[in-house]
Amino acid sequence: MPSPKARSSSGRSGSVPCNVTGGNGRYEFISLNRTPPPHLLQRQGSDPTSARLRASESPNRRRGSGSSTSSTGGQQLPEEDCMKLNPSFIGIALSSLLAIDLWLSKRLGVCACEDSSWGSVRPLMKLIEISGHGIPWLAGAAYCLYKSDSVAGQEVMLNLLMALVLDLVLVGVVKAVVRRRRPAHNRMDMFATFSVDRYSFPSGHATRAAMCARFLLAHLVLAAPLRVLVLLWASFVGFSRVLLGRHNVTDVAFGFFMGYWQYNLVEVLWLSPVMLQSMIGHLH
Ligand SMILES: CC(C)=CCC/C(C)=C/COP(=O)(O)O
Repeated sequence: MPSPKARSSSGRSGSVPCNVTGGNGRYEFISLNRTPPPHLLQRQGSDPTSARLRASESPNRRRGSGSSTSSTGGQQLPEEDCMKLNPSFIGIALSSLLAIDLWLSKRLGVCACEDSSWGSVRPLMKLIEISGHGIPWLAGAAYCLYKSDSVAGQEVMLNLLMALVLDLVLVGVVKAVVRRRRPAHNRMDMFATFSVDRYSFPSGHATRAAMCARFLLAHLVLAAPLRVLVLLWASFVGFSRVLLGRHNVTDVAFGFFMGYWQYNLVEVLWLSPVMLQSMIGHLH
């Protein structure tokens, strides 16, 4: 229970109660902006928790220097101390989100191997995985480009190829920067991977599924039932990544987000036949 005395001493502006035990074993609240009572100061020397806290103090404070100070109740404290609350709040929120993500992803990884609870569905999930892999998409787009005899068809297929390559590059860069490891329950048995594919953030299948779905809906698939099928396919590709244990939920969620925006970039960079002809003209 907080002692009424300590409660009344915590100032209103920016002072946050800190929970510590007093010499009598009872919990007392003290303000971070005020000097703790002598019996608590004495305990700081031996207590391992406070030793850890001291170790994580800012270098300025440890050195006892710091030109910019704020005065609270006659006490000189470095200004940075008053700003530590925000990062720690964000830090706590992020680690909670991460913990939920890991827990949920582990629970949903029901096809991670044959003897998992839904192990019998694994072959179907792997089929969905192949449907969103880069190789069939690149090969399919290149084949259609080769077979297309209309300028409009060639334009669409060439831009699809460009979009697929752009997706591989952007996902590779983000994976290499973030370097988040794949879930521990994942079995790394995917075919044709790049070295960055040992990392899981973001899911390359999810970015490709989101981007290709938007591409197909905008340029190739007009019939309503087929449009629904395209959306279902993209959702299944994303969901199957978590079921297979390849990814955490946040990898797939961010992958969908990134793929959605990648399509906007493709529209901006769209290669028109006129542009292509002038590019070819410059080459000659
Ligand atoms: C070899 C080519 C052309 C593409 C690699 C595609 C691939 C294996 C991506 C990894 O996807 P996830 O990040 O969803 O696991």
